[in-house]
Amino acid sequence: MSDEQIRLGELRDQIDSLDQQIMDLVSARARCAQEVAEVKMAHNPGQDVFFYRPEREAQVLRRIKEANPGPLSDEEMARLFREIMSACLALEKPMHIAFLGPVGTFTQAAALKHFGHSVVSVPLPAIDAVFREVESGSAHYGVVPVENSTEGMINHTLDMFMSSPLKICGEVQLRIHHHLLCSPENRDQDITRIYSHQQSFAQCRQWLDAHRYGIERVAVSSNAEAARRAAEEPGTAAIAGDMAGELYGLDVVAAKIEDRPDNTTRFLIVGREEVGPSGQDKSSILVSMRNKPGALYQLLEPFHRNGLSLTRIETRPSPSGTWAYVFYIDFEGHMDDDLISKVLSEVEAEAVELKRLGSYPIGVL
Ligand SMILES: O=C(O)C(=O)C[C@]1(C(=O)O)C=C[C@@H](O)C=C1
Repeated sequence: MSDEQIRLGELRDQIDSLDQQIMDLVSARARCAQEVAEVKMAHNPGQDVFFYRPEREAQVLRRIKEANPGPLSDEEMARLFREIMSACLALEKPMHIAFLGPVGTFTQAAALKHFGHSVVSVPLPAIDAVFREVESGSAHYGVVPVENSTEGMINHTLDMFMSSPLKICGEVQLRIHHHLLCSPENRDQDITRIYSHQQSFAQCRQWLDAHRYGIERVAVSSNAEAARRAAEEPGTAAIAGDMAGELYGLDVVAAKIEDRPDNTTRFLIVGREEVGPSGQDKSSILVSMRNKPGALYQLLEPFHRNGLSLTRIETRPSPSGTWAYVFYIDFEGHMDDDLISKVLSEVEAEAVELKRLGSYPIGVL
């Protein structure tokens, strides 16, 4: 045996023994999670038991990132524990997660990033269908896109909160990489048409103008649908992400063609219950003010006076009348906090309506 073979043999024995220890520990953890489920059921007889605890998951993942000794990166270590927790939760209760489909969209990638791969992910054709599925109890949670760093807010999602009773239970951000993809059979052909979602065309506009100027761009309902068409139609290509490309067996002609390297989409997790404080939280509200001078100042002043940090404010037309507006506001902190509750009461006193959409952990992954 060569020196290399001897040394590799020793190291692989070590790895085998460590794998056994990891497996024993993961199994012990899974048994703990099973007991947690029994406690939750015993203390909530005859009620809807909420097995998924977003605030606890955020605390676990944050602690893992802080305690990580390396050499794996904090993100990599958190991803591994994300999957362990996902498997533990599935033992407690298999979670059904509705997402804006079809299969292969970035929203599915976001759902799996947030919940791990042990959930059942259910594709739905539209944002309102995702809300309905969760409202009716057919899915435990839903995942919908809410904003993109290049293209701005996804208004349809914001508007859903005006009428839906659902709460925001979490957020997850996903770096969006778009590729120009085509089927292996199409590779040597002239491409005369490119399919994509209109948002993705917008995120790759400069690249397309510089590299594929004059080629017909056809907007379809999703990137996954674009990939499906490119797989079937000769002479076509798609702009889509890795998941859709892999699903339809497409080759990458040009990778990462988004105009901004930090192109990121933020997604919301919606559910039927409120989430407790995790220690690093965000809250969202919808407010409509009377249409009078100084209304916006009156709305924002209590936040400023009490040192609360707003992370987003968006204006949407109100469904209740022409030229009336609703403000969608995100701020740091949890609504259970006394100071936040005082600020919201002050705003509420001046508002036509204030709707609390929920407090939830700031995205960890
Ligand atoms: O702590 C709990 O409530 C658990 O159910 C355990 C656990 C975990 O595996 O750590 C699993 C699922 C929950 O979403 C949060 C955490």
